[in-house]
Amino acid sequence: MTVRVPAKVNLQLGVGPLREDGYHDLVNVFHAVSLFDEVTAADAARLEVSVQAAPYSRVAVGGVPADGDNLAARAAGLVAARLGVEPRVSLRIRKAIPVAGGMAGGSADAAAALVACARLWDDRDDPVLTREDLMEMGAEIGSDVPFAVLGGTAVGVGRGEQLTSALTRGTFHWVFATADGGLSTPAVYAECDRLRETRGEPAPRPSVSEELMTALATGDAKALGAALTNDLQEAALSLRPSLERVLDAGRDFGAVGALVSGSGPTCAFLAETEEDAAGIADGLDGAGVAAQVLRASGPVPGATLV
Ligand SMILES: C[C@@](CO)(OP(=O)(O)O)[C@H](O)COP(=O)(O)OP(=O)(O)OC[C@H]1O[C@@H](n2ccc(N)nc2=O)[C@H](O)[C@@H]1O
Ligand SMILES: Nc1ncnc2c1ncn2[C@@H]1O[C@H](COP(=O)(O)OP(=O)(O)O)[C@@H](O)[C@H]1O
Repeated sequence: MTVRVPAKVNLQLGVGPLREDGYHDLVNVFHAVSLFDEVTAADAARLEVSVQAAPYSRVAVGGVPADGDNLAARAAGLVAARLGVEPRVSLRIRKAIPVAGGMAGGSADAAAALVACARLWDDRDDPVLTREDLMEMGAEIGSDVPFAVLGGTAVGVGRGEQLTSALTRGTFHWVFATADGGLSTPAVYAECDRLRETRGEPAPRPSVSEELMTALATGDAKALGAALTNDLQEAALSLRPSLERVLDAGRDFGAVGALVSGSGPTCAFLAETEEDAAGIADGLDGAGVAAQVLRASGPVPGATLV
């Protein structure tokens, strides 16, 4: 069973107060883009995990665990436990999504493993597990996993796991600038809290941006670019000041929107047209400000059997 699963960019990441459980209340508008990992699940004597870069991709997979700590392995364990079978499966992961880049690659692999293992072990004619069940199980693995199952564009509240699909029109064209070395998600949230505390600023109660929702529904790239926001951006820039130059370069090359993707360090640029995206990608490549420059479009579906 091979499942293809997309990366995400956050169109709005509104970070509210720190909760008692260590998570922040969010308004998290997720958007799935056409940069895909693939996970193949096959029967095996025991749980085995292998991780490699996808063909033609230059993702550095060095930091990704190839054992039970891999989020895909945890997903397989959850599905097995729910169906009352042993997790005897080999999981072959081919990555094109930057690692620790703020594009939810690990969550994507977990989502793919949920879908692949359910297909491997669940009754074909009378399945026990629905897609909703898989999304609920995904939330046990990480806040971003349910969205990687769902795909498209969706508003996430709570810690980002309670999802409602959003209405969109047409296709948006993106350019991503990756960085050498990732940023740790908990470290970026902690820096966001620290910066707010230093300023004596109470955490806001974020709400969904109306401008953003209208731009999505009308397919207006320029309006969408102007409405992009990320409350973690200041924290990511504080931990990695060099990202400011990357964002400036993308704007100079004509991006209608530029922001850090989630907790970073990948920077995301929205182009008005596909041709503009090509120009921004060439410009960023030439400027030498990114480890890698990738192009993608969105929205695309969530974890899908191929
Ligand atoms: C920031 C976001 C934006 O979509 O993703 P990335 O950009 O890292 O991919 C997410 O909120 C990351 O989600 P995910 O990577 O699934 O995080 P989890 O495993 O659930 O949590 C890891 C840690 O991030 C922090 N965390 C996560 C979600 C949340 N609503 N509040 C938090 O404070 C907590 O410190 C938590 O222990
Ligand atoms: N299948 C996986 N792919 C990538 N990272 C994984 C995976 N499983 C576990 N991890 C761990 O999760 C960390 C964060 O990875 P990732 O999801 O790529 O980043 P982000 O949370 O910034 O989107 C990695 O540094 C790695 O240690």
